[in-house]
Amino acid sequence: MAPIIQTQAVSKRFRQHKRFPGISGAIKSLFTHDYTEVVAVNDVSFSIDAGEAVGYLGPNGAGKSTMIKMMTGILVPTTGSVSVLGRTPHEQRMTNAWEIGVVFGQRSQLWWDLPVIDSFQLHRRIYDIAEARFEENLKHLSAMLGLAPFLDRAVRQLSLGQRMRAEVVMALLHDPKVLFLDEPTIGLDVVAKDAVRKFLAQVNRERGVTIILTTHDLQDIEEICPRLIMVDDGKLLFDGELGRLRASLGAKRRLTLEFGSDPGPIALPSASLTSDEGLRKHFLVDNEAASLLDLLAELGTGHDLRDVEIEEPGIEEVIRTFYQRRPAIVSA
Ligand SMILES: Nc1ncnc2c1ncn2[C@@H]1O[C@H](COP(=O)(O)OP(=O)(O)OP(=O)(O)O)[C@@H](O)[C@H]1O
Repeated sequence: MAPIIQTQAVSKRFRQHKRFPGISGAIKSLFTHDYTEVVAVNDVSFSIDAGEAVGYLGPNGAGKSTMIKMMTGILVPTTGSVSVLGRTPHEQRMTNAWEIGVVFGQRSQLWWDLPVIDSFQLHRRIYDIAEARFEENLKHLSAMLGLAPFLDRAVRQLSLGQRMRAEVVMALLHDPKVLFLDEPTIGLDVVAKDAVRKFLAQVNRERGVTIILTTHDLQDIEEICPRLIMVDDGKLLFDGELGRLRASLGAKRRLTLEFGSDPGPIALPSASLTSDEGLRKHFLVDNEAASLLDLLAELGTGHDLRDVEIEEPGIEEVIRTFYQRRPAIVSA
């Protein structure tokens, strides 16, 4: 299968006008033409197949939005090439727009003073969506995200959570093959985040829409995107599944054993004790391959074991460890 999105050795450099501090500096800035160069994206290559859901992760200023803007045709790469659905996005921006959907968490695409439904109708005309298709999509997508109570309200009167739900629905009304989302859950409360995440995962699964999203909320990734692309300083540092990242970092699982009566000190050859609360003992499992059954076999019989819990390291911990170890990983 040919990839639906391909970037090859893409770099984007911005020239920033040099500013000098203070009032005299502000005046000086007006008359000087000194520039500094920022490398926002640095030699990034990846490809994405139809139907994938990919999380594009990185700290502030890592170059995530710049890459999304190049894939949607808003920005032109300085060097390298971007291909989306077989086209160069910035050269065929209009044609590209027919087949992609875009949601920017920080910028609304809805008409501020109009009722939500009027923005949707305008979208229908701009994208020339057949009436029956539009009605079907509107009914189905609105029901999935519970838009009915505020479809007739002006966008400026909506809460952030309601507006974001409307933004996401609008981006899908023309049946795009690819949906780009730049921080779609930013500022939302837990209930709204949950609704948007479930919706995106369902749209990816049931409609086969390819999803590329940037976020700082790692739960978005956990619930929507099996694949991660991680960047920093514009460079690609990791591309693969969370499980692979977890394994490559040697991230350990946590094992908790709960006893009916204190068994005294316990040693498990493939796990190290991290805390002993008498009835509850916590271990870190050293061996990635050790199964729960192996661990319990090591424990042996004769203990009043009541409960066993084994926990994979959370995504927050995995990503934090990755960035903390970043110099070692990059030079490896
Ligand atoms: N239009 C622009 N002109 C000059 N510099 C820019 C421009 N857009 C982005 N940059 C710079 O490029 C770098 C990458 O910015 P970008 O917005 O892509 O980062 P990001 O990973 O999306 O960050 P955040 O998580 O904070 O949104 C930053 O140093 C930023 O200051």
